[in-house]
Amino acid sequence: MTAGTEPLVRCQGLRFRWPGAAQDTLAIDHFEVQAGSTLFLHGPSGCGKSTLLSILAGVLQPQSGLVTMQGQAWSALPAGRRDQRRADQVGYVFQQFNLLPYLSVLDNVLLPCRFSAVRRQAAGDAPAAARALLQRMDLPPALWTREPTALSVGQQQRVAAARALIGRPALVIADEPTSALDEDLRERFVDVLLQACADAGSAIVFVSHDQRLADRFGQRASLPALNRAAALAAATTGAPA
Ligand SMILES: Nc1ncnc2c1ncn2[C@@H]1O[C@H](COP(=O)(O)OP(=O)(O)OP(=O)(O)O)[C@@H](O)[C@H]1O
Repeated sequence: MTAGTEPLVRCQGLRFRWPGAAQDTLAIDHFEVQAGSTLFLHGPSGCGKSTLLSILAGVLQPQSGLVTMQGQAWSALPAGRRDQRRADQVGYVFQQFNLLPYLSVLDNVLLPCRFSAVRRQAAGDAPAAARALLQRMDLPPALWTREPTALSVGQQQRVAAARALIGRPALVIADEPTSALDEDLRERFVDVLLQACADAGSAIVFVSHDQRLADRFGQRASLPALNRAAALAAATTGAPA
């Protein structure tokens, strides 16, 4: 495979089992995320979506298989370099946002630039980039110096999105970021997020139960359709999959 055709993320022969679990959570033969693409990943609660996201981002290491990011296998890197590479390349929007309560909104958005010289450099003037992202996310300047706990859930979520996007990471991972929002805010948030990813050249893998959002994405994937873990477990035990 030449460098030009290497996907941003590639999983091959992936098997993952949580410690102490009786069976694999994930068994995925092949899965790719192309640079700059938009992927909507869905599946029922507990099917392994968050687990897969953690594997794509190199947070969890599978028991077998290869997971590469820009051609580099996560498993070939020592833990410290994995963490640095993640800080450089991946922006994460969590379901619960994970904003630091003792930092201002602006400083939360700037955090990735503190941990990554790559993100800092890509951001240019980092405070100006943070302000531009907050503005884009419709966060009024009066809120920028507040602590996140003073913001509504929808506002906190937009801060988390700005933090994920600063410094144009190659991959944005959004794990059910809209679950706390009402329908109108969801659609508006997804549109702004997708446009910001497109402008930054970031690929996005977006997990949601809300199938109404799926049409906005270039690709859609059902995790149960990709994941052979249940079928393999059933074949072993003789139970129906
Ligand atoms: N830290 C953990 N330790 C052990 N098992 C875990 C852990 N996190 C998740 N699991 C198990 O892995 C399976 C998949 O969980 P995961 O959170 O990836 O599913 P999900 O599809 O993201 O669910 P949801 O849509 O409810 O967030 C579940 O059976 C869950 O109990």
